[in-house]
Amino acid sequence: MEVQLSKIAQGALNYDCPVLVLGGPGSGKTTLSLLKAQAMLPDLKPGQEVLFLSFSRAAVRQVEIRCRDILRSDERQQIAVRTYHAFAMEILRTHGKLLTGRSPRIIYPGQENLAKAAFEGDWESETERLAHEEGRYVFSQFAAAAAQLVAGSTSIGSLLANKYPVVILDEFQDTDDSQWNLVKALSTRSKTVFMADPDQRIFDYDSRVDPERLNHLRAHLHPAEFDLSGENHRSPGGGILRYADAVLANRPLPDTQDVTTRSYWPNGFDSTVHAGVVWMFSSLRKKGITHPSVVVLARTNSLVGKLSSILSNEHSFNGRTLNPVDHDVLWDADLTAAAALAVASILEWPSHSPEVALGQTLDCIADYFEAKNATNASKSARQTTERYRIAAERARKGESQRLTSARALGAACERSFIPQGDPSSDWRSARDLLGTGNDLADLVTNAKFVRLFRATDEIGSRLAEAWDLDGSYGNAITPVRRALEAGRLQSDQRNPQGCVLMTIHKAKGKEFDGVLLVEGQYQGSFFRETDTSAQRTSARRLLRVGITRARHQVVILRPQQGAIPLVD
Ligand SMILES: Nc1ncnc2c1ncn2[C@@H]1O[C@H](COP(=O)(O)OP(=O)(O)OP(=O)(O)O)[C@@H](O)[C@H]1O
Repeated sequence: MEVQLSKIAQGALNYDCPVLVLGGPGSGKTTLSLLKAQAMLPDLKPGQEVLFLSFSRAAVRQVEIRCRDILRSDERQQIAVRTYHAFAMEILRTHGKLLTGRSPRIIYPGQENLAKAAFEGDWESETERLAHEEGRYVFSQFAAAAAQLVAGSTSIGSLLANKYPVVILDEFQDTDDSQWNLVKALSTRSKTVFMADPDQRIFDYDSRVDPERLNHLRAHLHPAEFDLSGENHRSPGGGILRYADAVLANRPLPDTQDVTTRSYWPNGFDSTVHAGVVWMFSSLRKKGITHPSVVVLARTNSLVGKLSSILSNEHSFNGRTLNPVDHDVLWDADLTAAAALAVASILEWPSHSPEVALGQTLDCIADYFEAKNATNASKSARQTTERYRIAAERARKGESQRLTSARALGAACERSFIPQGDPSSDWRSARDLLGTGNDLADLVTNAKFVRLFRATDEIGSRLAEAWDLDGSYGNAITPVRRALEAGRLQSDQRNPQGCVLMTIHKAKGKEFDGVLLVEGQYQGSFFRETDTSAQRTSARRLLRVGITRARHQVVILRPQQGAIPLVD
């Protein structure tokens, strides 16, 4: 890759640490951080590594891909790219006994969900108690415990600094309170490089992610600051970034051919989306890109699910037939797994009494909302979890139900669900039953993504085996869980190409030749009439992240009626 550094970027490269590099989308922060790591490698002693910390496995994967572009393979061996969770867990596993006198035990998310469901009271305080008194740690306690170890023990701090004399912190604006404590503890002995764009702070629903984080850093470490704001290497034409910045700042939109907005009438949604994707590919090919990558982005998972079914079917647009578009979906594997287990629980109905059968299914639905809350914390997901837990209890006691879906499922369970022995049609019937109450549409959509685990054959054959043995699906949940766990590993390793669909949040840090940003008529709205000014600002930040994923072309699809203008 041909990299030309600006004066400011070169300044950041030459400066000793601590360094804070600021810059907008595509300004070259990640690239510069890897070049800086490369420049510092010759100073490392044998066995030492540069530690690169990021937030999610997806982000780590993205950085690893970038490492391959920039660094030689021997250089890559000396860079440890980790998530905060994995790094903190490593510290906890190795030294955690010092905190409580007992060997630390990890409570994995599935176990945490069960424990949380059975617990009455404030779960966050309970997780702190579990850590301090019993040496049992849920994922969200890892960073705090690791920070305590590094800050509290000179030996641990020195050993870590000796192993990792340089630490690079990516997307620093998204660091939560305990991660910041861990970083502070590491920064006393290791050199630190911080990369940030305050306007890409899109995880602000987490109250521990403080908007003042960069000021905390400034006050604590006084890093030398380098601002790459004027640079844009991703889409050097400039139109895409100018447009995105205008949306962010609520300024008049610039006139640029790189970004087009199209509107659709309600009954034209499917064909307009489909035509938009086809047009995008052909426009990119005309620009000379032989194998373009196109991402279709929406605000919600359920709209992403809908877009996936649209692209899987044939449509007609202006008299032209549009063939299905081969695509990948980057989806939430945890949510799909939880939704699939709810479907599997229905296949088990004939093997249990109605009370047990319904209770188990309602618990699976509660688990699904728990998983939803874990990936994207919200008050409504938490409340819905609680409601389904209560409904499950009521079912087991044979009491009447208050939730629409619970009532509909109860009635279906009373009528008894009779599987026919064909796993795929029984699976669909069970899934349809979950849709009868109308308020589980999101769960049903996620259950449809099971095909993306590449595990449908495996599930089918395991269920068929169970049926052949005794004419029922018996304990269907267990084989389905096993098949999904195997499939999930594969899904994490996939590297999406061609046409990919995902939520805007998931697209952070990635880039594609073309971006199609879709607003639904009734779901996945960019803005809401009821938005507070903080919500509107946060929606603008999110749209800017989405738009700036493109190298060459952006198409924004919005409803003809009712869409709130992108700028006032
Ligand atoms: N100095 C440079 N010269 C040429 N190309 C560059 C340079 N810096 C970055 N690029 C290219 O520009 C694109 C964006 O760079 P990079 O991902 O480092 O930016 P970023 O600031 O981390 O972006 P974002 O915040 O949107 O994730 C990449 O394709 C990268 O290869």
